[in-house]
Amino acid sequence: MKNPIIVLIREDLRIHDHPALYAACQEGNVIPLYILDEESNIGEAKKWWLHRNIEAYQHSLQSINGRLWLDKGNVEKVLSKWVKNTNAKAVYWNRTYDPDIYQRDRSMAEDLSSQGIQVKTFEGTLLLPPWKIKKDDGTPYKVYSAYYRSLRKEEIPKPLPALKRMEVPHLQDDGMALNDLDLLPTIPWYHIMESIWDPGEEAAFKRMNSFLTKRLEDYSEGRDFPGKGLYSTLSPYLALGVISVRRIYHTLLDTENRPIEPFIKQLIWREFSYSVLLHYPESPTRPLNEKFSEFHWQSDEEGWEKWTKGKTGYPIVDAGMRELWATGFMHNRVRMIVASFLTKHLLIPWQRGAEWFLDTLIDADLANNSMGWQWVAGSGFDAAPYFRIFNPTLQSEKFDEEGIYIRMWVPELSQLPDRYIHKPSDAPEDVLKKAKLTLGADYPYPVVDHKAARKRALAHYEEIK
Ligand SMILES: Cc1cc2nc3c(=O)[nH]c(=O)nc-3n(C[C@H](O)[C@H](O)[C@H](O)COP(=O)(O)OP(=O)(O)OC[C@H]3O[C@@H](n4cnc5c(N)ncnc54)[C@H](O)[C@@H]3O)c2cc1C
Repeated sequence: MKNPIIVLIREDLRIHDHPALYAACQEGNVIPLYILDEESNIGEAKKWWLHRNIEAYQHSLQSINGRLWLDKGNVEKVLSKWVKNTNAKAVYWNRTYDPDIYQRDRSMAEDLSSQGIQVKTFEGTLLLPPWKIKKDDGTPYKVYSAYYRSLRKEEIPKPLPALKRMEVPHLQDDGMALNDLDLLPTIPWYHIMESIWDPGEEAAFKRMNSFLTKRLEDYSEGRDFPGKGLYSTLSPYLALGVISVRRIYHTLLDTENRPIEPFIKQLIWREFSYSVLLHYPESPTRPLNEKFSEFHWQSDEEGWEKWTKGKTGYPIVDAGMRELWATGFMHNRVRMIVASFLTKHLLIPWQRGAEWFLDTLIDADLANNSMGWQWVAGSGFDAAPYFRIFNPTLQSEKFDEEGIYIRMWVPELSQLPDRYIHKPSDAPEDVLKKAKLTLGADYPYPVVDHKAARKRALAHYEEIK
């Protein structure tokens, strides 16, 4: 047996446009190896999604004569065991940019190289490596629009074709079985997610194509309206690299006379998030704007409980939190509304909300999530100013005028007329009775009064201004 090349598979569960796998397959025998890092804390929802996508990936690889070996533990130690046992001559991987993993990978690369094992790393996560787009003075961008303009001028490498066939060695060690990774919870709470999200590359391509053929034209106007379903829902696939962002980008560029720019702008927000994460690795936990370190957050346990359970008494917030719990996903505008509610109406630190999201989103992505939370909380680069406090009722009236989204996720309000669906506590008794709704029993009163909460938030902001 010729010495094989190990390809470390991580958040790149695909056979198309997989630079590390593609390069290794040009050179001979390949061992695609997924090591579940026992030190990483993947959220519970994403674990379910990971399980399903590893399963789908195993089938994809089998269909091209390949296979996926699985293992778990401390990645450096487990990899070193596989290198030794298989006499591997090289290890290739696509880079990922979670700061801890990125640092670990760098030292792992040095270590392997010092033992004579060739290491090659590739860009498989982003359009361009996150250090590529910098200001003329060499410093990273802090303003999105300038970053966008600069990236848009760059030539983005074309995606690689899907692998057609690969050669894998016969190994004595079969690795672990997927179930031994223990990614699925013992209580199967994920049945709604199962019914919504199909794993695997074929499903990802289907979603992309359906979005491009049916919704791209209306995306710019409609993306902010959660009841219209005009967004792509590609983030769960991007989060595990089931589809590559270069594939999406070039498919857009190849479509003629279509309004592609609004969607490209969103893909570039993702690039910007990764650039911020790489250059400011503390950003998942520390405010980028230092003055927010002094902010007096509260520990409102009752508010927290109501927020996480979707029982705040603000229907749009509750709809979002229930959508998240049931589906592992939440519409972008609603993410902004619930995040604003937590940080400004309840004064609960954004880091706690960010952690909740990472645990419950199947598209949990450290870069996008940290950027999203810091943006809403006002402490990020190019963020919404803190004093601009969303009024959840007005947001709801504007973006879910007929209450389509609210009725879907807060069914106890479904009989209310549109006029009161955004704020049931304003409805007169006879309207409530007709809608078969008893406030305080079927649906909670608002956990805070908007005006009072706004005043309190601004007073806290005054202290650090
Ligand atoms: C508080 C908060 C937390 C968030 N946490 C995450 C997260 O953990 N994971 C995640 O992928 N996104 C996160 N986002 C960004 C955004 O909400 C999602 O990417 C988007 O809702 C995914 O749905 P979609 O694929 O239908 O998006 P589309 O509107 O179809 O956009 C296409 C793609 O562009 C990228 N994109 C869109 N909006 C943003 C954005 N604001 N920032 C960065 N990239 C974007 C995503 O990759 C998305 O899949 C967060 C936003 C906020 C406000």
